[in-house]
Amino acid sequence: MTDGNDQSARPVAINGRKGEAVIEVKNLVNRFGDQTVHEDLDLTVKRGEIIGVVGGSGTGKTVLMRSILSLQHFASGEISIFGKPVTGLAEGEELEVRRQFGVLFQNGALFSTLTVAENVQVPLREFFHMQQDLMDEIAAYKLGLTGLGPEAAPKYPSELSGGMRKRAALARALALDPRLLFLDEPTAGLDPVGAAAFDNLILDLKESLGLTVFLITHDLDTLYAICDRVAVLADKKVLAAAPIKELLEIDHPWIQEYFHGPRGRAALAGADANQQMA
Ligand SMILES: Nc1ncnc2c1ncn2[C@@H]1O[C@H](COP(=O)(O)OP(=O)(O)OP(=O)(O)O)[C@@H](O)[C@H]1O
Repeated sequence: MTDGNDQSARPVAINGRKGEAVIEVKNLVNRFGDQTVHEDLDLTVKRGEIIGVVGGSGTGKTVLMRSILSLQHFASGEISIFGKPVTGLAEGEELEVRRQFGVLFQNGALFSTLTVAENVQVPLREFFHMQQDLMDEIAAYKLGLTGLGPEAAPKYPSELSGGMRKRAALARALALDPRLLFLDEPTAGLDPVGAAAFDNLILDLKESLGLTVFLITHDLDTLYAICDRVAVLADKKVLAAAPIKELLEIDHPWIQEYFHGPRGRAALAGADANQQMA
């Protein structure tokens, strides 16, 4: 496996040393009946990075994320977050680990019968007993972080645009001040302008809050715009996890087709043009 960056010389980030492993997956095996999705899959996610996770449809990106989040039983292997195994923890320890990550599920997954503010408060209610006015203040602050104003708070998800719903879901993912953010196809369904704005928001939040981000995406523009490294799932494994420019050199049919096909070339040209303008 290619692991293309030595971050040891980089500055120390909030909450620890940049480059230190935050997620470690070793020899992961996932099976559904006689279908093997992952076979001895390894992946390390380093503190302070945005790692993009790509792969063809059905290669197991979401199953990998769900395994890391302990939302899914895996057949064998080891997964640790912040140095703690995700399985076999005592209840208190498990809650402590869970408090440190936020998740934006595919399609946002907001509760349709709750207002936006109530959605953001769901994780707060789960972990704390707080006065309602304090929860309202926190919800307003988190919504503000994602670019939503106070007028969004009392609305129901059905009253928001797709882009606003994503922002509200992101605000909920940030509710507990996580150190680690999981995003499953955050820009899916957004128009290109909305998708680029969402990419910038993720990058800004990562930098201002010192987040580590695990990002599943099919969006090549997102990979070029914000990812420090990209992990490619193919052949039931992480074939490579490296900065995108290094991946371009790898001689594997899926990588070649994905990055060097028409969309891949267009995304690269767009990224180069953005760099020249910057
Ligand atoms: N609960 C389940 N029961 C049976 N099979 C499952 C289950 N969850 C996932 N799978 C199978 O595991 C494989 C990987 O699914 P997964 O959703 O992780 O793919 P993905 O890479 O995220 O795909 P996409 O890019 O299309 O979202 C698929 O073949 C899927 O059908």
